[in-house]
Amino acid sequence: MTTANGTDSTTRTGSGTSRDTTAPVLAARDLRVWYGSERGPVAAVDGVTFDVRPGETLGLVGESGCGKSTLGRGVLGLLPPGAAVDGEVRFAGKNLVDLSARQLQQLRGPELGLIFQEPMTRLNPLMRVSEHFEEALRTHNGDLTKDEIRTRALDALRGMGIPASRYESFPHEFSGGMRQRIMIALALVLRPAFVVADEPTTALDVLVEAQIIQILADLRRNFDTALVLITHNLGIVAEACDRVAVMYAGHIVEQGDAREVFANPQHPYTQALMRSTISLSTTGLHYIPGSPPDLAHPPAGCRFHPRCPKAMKVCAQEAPPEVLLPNGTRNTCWLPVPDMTTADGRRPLEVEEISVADEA
Ligand SMILES: Nc1ncnc2c1ncn2[C@@H]1O[C@H](COP(=O)(O)OP(=O)(O)OP(=O)(O)O)[C@@H](O)[C@H]1O
Repeated sequence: MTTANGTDSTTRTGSGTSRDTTAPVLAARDLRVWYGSERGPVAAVDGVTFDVRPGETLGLVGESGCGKSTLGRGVLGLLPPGAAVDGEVRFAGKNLVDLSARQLQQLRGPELGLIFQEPMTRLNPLMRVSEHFEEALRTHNGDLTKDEIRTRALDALRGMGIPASRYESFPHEFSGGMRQRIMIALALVLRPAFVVADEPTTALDVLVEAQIIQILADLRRNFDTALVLITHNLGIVAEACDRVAVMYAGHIVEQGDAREVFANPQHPYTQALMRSTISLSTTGLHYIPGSPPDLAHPPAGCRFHPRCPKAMKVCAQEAPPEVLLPNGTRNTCWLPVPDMTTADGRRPLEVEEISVADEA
């Protein structure tokens, strides 16, 4: 029997090398995040479990509102006031969920990084690029001289293709793509072991997007940085991620090796998401009928069942088990697939015999 708590070591990476024996940099277990609202608590992340290993990029995908940003911010302890968090986020021997705001602040920068979508809202328009780096480096390395700061900052900027001659410029003097690269350099100058990049290329044109994706790939090659890449763009995941986690309504419904999941998506939601992506071979536009549920009042059973073309009675009644495939993909679905075993040792076909009825 295989456990479903993410502790198995069968993950194969996109680079073709096995990182099975490498301990995760960050391990989330049953992570939950709620927001208070007039309609009641909104369970934006509702019991999520995943690992990220050194040098690994995990793509986090799903429709708008399914909880991707909340998950990214939740693991870094960067949630807005009024949000509540529960579960475990293991990093460097600590559970980040238990740390105080001050302890988390000390880890952010040198250990944990965040790359935002909108660089202009994060860069201070009144501060030169040099001042941004001085502030970032001084906060965590108080004893660095101005020359040392300059050397490290210019190294980081050079890595992002920003020439040293622009070190004293102000943010508005750069293009959007350059600003985003400055943001990335700022997030990475302290060489954090784990970074969340939340839609880092959404506001950029495709050429700049390709550049940023290349930079992120270099990053993991050169520094073994572990990255969670949040994106709407499945093409980016296919190109840049080792593993992928598909979120729906606060749950991860499928996760596994990116190439395996793309080649053979298991969960009906993953299948629908992939069909709705436009590619050169697209012959017709597909969309997923209906819309994601209100997370203050999610449906019983599988949250995708009201939109699922393959829904069975059991799907509306009971939350599905997580099933582990031989290739390491984890699929949280009642659909029977040969050779799979549920987390509690049942075979889905047995489950079907006792509880599956006609199509809902
Ligand atoms: N500050 C907040 N207060 C209350 N509810 C919130 C807050 N932020 C997000 N939510 C709700 O939490 C759910 C998840 O939102 P989140 O932004 O994490 O999703 P997402 O998948 O990142 O969406 P997008 O791709 O549009 O950014 C949504 O229902 C959203 O309305």
